[in-house]
Amino acid sequence: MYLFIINPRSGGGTGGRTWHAVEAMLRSRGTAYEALFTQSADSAESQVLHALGRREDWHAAIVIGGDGTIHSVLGALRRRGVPLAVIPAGSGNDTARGFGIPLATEAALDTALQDRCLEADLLSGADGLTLTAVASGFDAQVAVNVNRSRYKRLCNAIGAGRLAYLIGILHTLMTFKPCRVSVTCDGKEQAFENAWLVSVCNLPSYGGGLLICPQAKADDGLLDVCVVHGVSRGQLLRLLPTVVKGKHTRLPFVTMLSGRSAAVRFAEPRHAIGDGESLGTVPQAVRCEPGALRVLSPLASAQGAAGPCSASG
Ligand SMILES: Nc1ncnc2c1ncn2[C@@H]1O[C@H](COP(=O)(O)OP(=O)(O)OP(=O)(O)O)[C@@H](O)[C@H]1O
Repeated sequence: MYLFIINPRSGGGTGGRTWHAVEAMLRSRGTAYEALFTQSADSAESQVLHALGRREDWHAAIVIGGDGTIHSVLGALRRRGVPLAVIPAGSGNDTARGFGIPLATEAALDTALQDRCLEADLLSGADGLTLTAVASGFDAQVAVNVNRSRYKRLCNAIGAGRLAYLIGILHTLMTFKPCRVSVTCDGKEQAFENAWLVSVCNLPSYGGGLLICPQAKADDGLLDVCVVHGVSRGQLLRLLPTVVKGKHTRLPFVTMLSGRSAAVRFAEPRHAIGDGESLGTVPQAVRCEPGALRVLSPLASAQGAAGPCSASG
């Protein structure tokens, strides 16, 4: 049995449209499923726990939504030990990218219904679990600005979700002020002046495919940290195109770290986000929890890194 978790509002209404298409495919394939429409990020966990508690024979919970919707159900899936599958229907869809899940609906459904799981790490902090990245500073402010914006709705309406993030970057570049930050990775503290952002990553990208930690691997038991510091607005603007291909990591004002835990403390209040959802302005301390969530992913069969979901859980 499959549980579909649907956020109809994700991707500016893409979630609802995607579900209609998926429902027709499930009927024609004769697949057994239940559908759960979640109302909000706050109520999703209890809705999903309740739905999963009603039976034992779940193959997977298949989220139709974006990274924020996935974020809202991580705790419930982990608690019940049910694998996550994703049919991308958000603006950024960086979870799907990170697991090699196709963005096309039918191909993503094929992946969801195959029995190949990757044992993925999760980032765990005081605010709960995160799958893609906990980002503090400039890029969190970009996400906060984009989520509050009218241009996100407009871009989603014309099927150009990534464009919203590019507009948000330019908008935030005008107003954001860098400051000192202390980053403690595996107990070793380093301070950076004029820091713009610190991203603690489990997957390589966020913001709709920006490869902020290109070397991050979901199943390596490690988190990757990217610190951008001591750079002017103009230099930062020139850095941005390099992030699309993950080439920024060699620049002198970019420091990359890797370890099992990271604590980030800015000298002034700075926004943080986990999977694109606001975590407020408090300092972030996260640790990597190796293999905490099984994810249905084409990477599992490609790399031979994991086995059937049913055998590993
Ligand atoms: N489980 C949920 N059910 C309903 N609404 C949710 C849920 N989780 C989060 N939300 C709200 O819906 C918004 C949109 O969802 P989501 O983040 O999945 O899509 P998106 O922002 O379009 O895409 P992405 O996060 O991939 O850029 C979230 O920002 C949040 O406010």
